[in-house]
Amino acid sequence: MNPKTDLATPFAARAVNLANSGLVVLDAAQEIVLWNGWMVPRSGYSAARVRERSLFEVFPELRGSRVEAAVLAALTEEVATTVPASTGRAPFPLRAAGSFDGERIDQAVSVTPFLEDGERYCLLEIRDVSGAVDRERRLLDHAESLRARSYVDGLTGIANRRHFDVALDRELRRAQRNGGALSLLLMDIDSFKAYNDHFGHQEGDSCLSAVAQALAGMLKRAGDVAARYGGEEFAAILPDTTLLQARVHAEAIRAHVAALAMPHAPAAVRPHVTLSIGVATFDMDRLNDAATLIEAADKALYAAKRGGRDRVVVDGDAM
Ligand SMILES: Nc1nc2c(ncn2[C@@H]2O[C@H](COP(=O)(O)OP(=O)(O)OP(=O)(O)O)[C@@H](O)[C@H]2O)c(=O)[nH]1
Repeated sequence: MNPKTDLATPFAARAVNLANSGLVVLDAAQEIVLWNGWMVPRSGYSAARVRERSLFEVFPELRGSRVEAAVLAALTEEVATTVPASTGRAPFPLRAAGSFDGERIDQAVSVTPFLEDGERYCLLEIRDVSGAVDRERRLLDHAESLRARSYVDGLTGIANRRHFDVALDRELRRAQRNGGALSLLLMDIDSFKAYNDHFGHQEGDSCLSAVAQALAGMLKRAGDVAARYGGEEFAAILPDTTLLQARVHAEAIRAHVAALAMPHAPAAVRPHVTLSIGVATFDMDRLNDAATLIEAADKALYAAKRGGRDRVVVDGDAM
């Protein structure tokens, strides 16, 4: 048998041409001695057109690629290699059968050396893995969107409690490292039970969204985080903000929400929707972890409620 001219039998040739993957055999000079039927409609080259031409002359773009490295390893050192489908460009310019301007199909390429009559050859098998790569991309996209959604509050669209916990932990560690100022605001809509009772739960939800948007709009620095902390309770993490600055900012947020003049229930302290706000600041000796910082802000918030609502109380004032 002369492998450079034909397959041993028409039966074997038929099977090779029916294979559902690309089969290409190169001789020691990297010339194509076999090019099966699968390759023809996907490359646009018939077997006659490529036979006895160098693979790298037919596809110059393979020069310097992982496929070229695999072919050299096979023909010089008899090393077999599989080049998996990577996220980069597919190595061979192959497209779905019959479409010459469509997208390249994703490919996994195996290169296997073998000896025949004392001469070296290598077999390239090219599999279309577009389906698997597509599925993997879709799964990754889906996982990414789930991950993003799991940090967002479904009702208001701002950060949720989980996001808050992660962000506070990160900022606390940063403040501990740099000795930086870090302030925490806990905010609660006043008499919100009365709001729900008067306007209904759905209007209550709209009110929560409006307050969340107003709060988010007041936090302009890149590191600031506005979060929905609980039912009608919100939190703001303000890195690099001293207690004094945080008090000023909390007062601005309180005034901004009051100025929205959203009508409140008759039973509320004001005719419009208001916030009570508690403020605490990281302190290396006393408020140096999440639990104690939150507790201090919560105590200040409680003092704001007791003091008549629609006000800001700062940790320390509350003592
Ligand atoms: N519409 C709506 N209401 C909620 C949600 N989460 C919590 N609430 C309501 O918020 C109200 C909170 O009421 P309370 O904790 O008694 O406090 P309050 O009426 O706001 O009074 P103060 O906080 O003391 O000013 C409850 O009636 C909850 O049902 C929500 O997601 N949507």
